[in-house]
Amino acid sequence: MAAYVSRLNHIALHVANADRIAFDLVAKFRFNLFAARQTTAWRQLALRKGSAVFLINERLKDPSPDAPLCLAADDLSAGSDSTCLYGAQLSSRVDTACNVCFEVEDGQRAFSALRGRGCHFVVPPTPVEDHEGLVVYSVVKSIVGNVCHTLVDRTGYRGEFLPGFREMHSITDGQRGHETQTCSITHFDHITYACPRGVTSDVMRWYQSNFGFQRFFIGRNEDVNEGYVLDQDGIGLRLTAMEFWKCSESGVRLPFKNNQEPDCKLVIAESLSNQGPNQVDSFLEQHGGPGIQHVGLYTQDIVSTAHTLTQAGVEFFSPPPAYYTQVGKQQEILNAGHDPQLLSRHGILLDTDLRQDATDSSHQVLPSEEKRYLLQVFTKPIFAEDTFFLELIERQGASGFGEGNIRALWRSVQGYMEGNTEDLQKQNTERISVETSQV
Ligand SMILES: O=C(O)C(=O)Cc1ccc(O)cc1
Repeated sequence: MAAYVSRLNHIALHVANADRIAFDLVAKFRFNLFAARQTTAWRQLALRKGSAVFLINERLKDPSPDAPLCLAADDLSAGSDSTCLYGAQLSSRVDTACNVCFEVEDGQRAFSALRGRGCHFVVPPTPVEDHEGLVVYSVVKSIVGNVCHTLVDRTGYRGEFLPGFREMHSITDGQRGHETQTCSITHFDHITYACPRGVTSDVMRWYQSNFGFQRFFIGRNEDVNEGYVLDQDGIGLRLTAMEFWKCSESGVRLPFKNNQEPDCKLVIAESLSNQGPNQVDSFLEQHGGPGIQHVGLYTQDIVSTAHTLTQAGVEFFSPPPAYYTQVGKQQEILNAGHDPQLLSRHGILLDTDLRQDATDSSHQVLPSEEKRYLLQVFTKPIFAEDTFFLELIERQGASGFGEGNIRALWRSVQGYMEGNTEDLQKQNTERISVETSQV
């Protein structure tokens, strides 16, 4: 039986300089530092925006060779000094996003179920407690590169984050009234893996059978086995997606309800060989293997969020200049209630969801005449290497990933990779102002 996860708790990053990444997430992306842990061996910082939480881990010194890999019974209260709490003691030569931590209802049961299915645990069920209560966590290795999943049972914990962390008095989203309007990031929308050729079906099977994830069809013409294939005009990409559901441990499936717990998708991106070098291969090379390529941050207002983040110094990719001037695009943008010039200023892409069976985020079938739009923009990589980046995404009824956007997102990153440094945004804006005056 699968170990059903009840929600996403956090995404962990292992980096060489935690303060630098934390500074960027706070100063540029408007996250709040709300919990921290410091030992002689580890610096761990937890940052939150809405329900999206990043845990940044920095190893300060190598643990002594005889330090235990996981906690011994007498280390329970705060974790031993040499332990990276809620993570594996992995070492990576580059900064990496490498752990997706899920909450489970019964830590011991999840461990037994997964071990029974042959999963490899790098940390067995381990209790940690402080004055707010007790959690039990374990860490299972996925079959995707360095990606692990911490499974945390925090049903016996009252604190804000996890035991062993000192809570910080940060400004909450609620207190930042104005900021919530100008930077309305609410949750993780999706996590995208970059994978080598030929592994997608194994990865899908692993998540479906071990965690009960459900297949999510990205496009209308998507083949069950092939996934969503874009294999022409210089794009060689196979995308396959899954969504995870709020499930009871008994296996009864309960879809997240709108306004309660939004769902999060897992996207597997595999490059296809015949279209030349590309961003997935470049990730694999620079990262040293498969892993988390990007994370989509959901925003209720992508234009104001992109504007706020740009002012704070975040750099976004721009699509090729022709994107905003292609036939029908401006009308499509206007129909969706947006200003083509504003979208082009920030490199924001807009797609209309044409799937006949499109559903909204509460999984209700939408009336066919209702238009569904998807808006997206990618940031430049947030680490020193061209690896991990973030994405802003706003869904106006659309639940998938629009083909037009995927093509444009792909090309915007390709242009950057190929050293295309000309100021595309400026060109776009100039073209658009001419065009809009003619609409
Ligand atoms: O649209 C998204 O956010 C995706 O996740 C699809 C995707 C995946 C990988 C790429 O290099 C480009 C686009």
